[in-house]
Amino acid sequence: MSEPQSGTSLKEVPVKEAIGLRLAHDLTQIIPGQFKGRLFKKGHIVTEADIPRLLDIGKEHIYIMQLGEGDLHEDEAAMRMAAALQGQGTKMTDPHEGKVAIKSDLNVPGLAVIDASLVHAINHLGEIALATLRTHSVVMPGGQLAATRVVPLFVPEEKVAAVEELVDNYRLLHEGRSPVRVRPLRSFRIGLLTTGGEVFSGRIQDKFGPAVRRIVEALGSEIAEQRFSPDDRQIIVKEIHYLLSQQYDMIVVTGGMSVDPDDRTPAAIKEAGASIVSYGTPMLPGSMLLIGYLEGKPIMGLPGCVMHDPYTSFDALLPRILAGDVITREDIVQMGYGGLHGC
Ligand SMILES: Nc1nc2c(c(=O)[nH]1)N[C@H]1C(S)=C(S)[C@@H](COP(=O)(O)OP(=O)(O)OC[C@H]3O[C@@H](n4cnc5c(N)ncnc54)[C@H](O)[C@@H]3O)O[C@H]1N2
Ligand code: MOO
Repeated sequence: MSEPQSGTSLKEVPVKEAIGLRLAHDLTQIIPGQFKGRLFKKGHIVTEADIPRLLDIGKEHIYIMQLGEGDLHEDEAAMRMAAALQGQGTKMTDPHEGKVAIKSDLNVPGLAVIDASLVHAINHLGEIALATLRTHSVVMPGGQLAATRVVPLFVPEEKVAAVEELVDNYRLLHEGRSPVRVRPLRSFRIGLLTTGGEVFSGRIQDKFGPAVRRIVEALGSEIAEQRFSPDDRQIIVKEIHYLLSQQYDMIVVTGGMSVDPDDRTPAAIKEAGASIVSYGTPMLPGSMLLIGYLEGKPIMGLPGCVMHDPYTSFDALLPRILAGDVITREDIVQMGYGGLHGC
């Protein structure tokens, strides 16, 4: 069988007659719950012992491929696309089953910054799979943020050239930056103020401090100091000013963020002098979160759900702040769409 336009020829050979022949691509085995991966590598020379294993994975024939001029093998196409997309903080892997991964090259956690419209434009070309994380996802060191693959076993070289052109044009308009990159998270020393009369008096044990510490430390930052206050606006203001005087990179206040008369935190943050970007975030859980800036430092009011739920508006915003973004009202507005995570 051959492909007349491209000049690439693919010959099907029954596996039983394939001893001594070279495999044209990686071959995959999947055993649900146990294994998924490459059983044979591209270029492997088939031996007699391989025959039952090939039959076990449903291969009664293999391809012998003669690549025509102007065509690219799936591995080479995936590599060229990944190479074109290399950007700040990324590295690429070798091809595996026709796929090349783009991973974080940083030794600290990072923020994935991915241009959705360019990803859509590339996937519009057809026969191409560029899969990425959502922009602003956290990527741990060595973690994957994108992967490239073409769908057929070989594609015309122009297909990959079209991807390269889209990326080149993007770079021209964006100071050379790739549409797929990772920005490092800085390590912040954070001042934490826990409000709540029931905690201050010792009536119940603080559960907020450990929860915030876990989230912050997972991103490579630390709680430098934790203070406690009753539900008293003046005391909360005083404590915020104390934390500000300690030159911490950010201030976080917990509790007292909702609608009860004892919920003093939003008013106290305002009275402390912060300019409020938003009190309220259209995301659930975390709708009562406040974000503002006090003398240029981010200050956040965290509602009770941060202590309880696995993913809240705090988890969504903190990585951006650590990456150096200044959060705007527009950023907050955009959190509502896709922002329902339970509650
Ligand atoms: N009628 C309404 N009810 C609620 C609303 C609302 O808009 N209308 N908002 C809900 C949302 S969203 C959240 S989140 C919660 C909690 O909001 P707060 O941040 O005001 O939380 P508190 O009232 O201070 O406390 C709630 C709960 O959590 C316990 N807590 C608080 N801090 C600590 C701590 N450091 N350690 C351990 N436990 C703590 C506190 O004792 C209460 O049990 O409100 C919803 N309801
Ligand atoms: O702030 Mo609550 O913050 O949505 O459960």
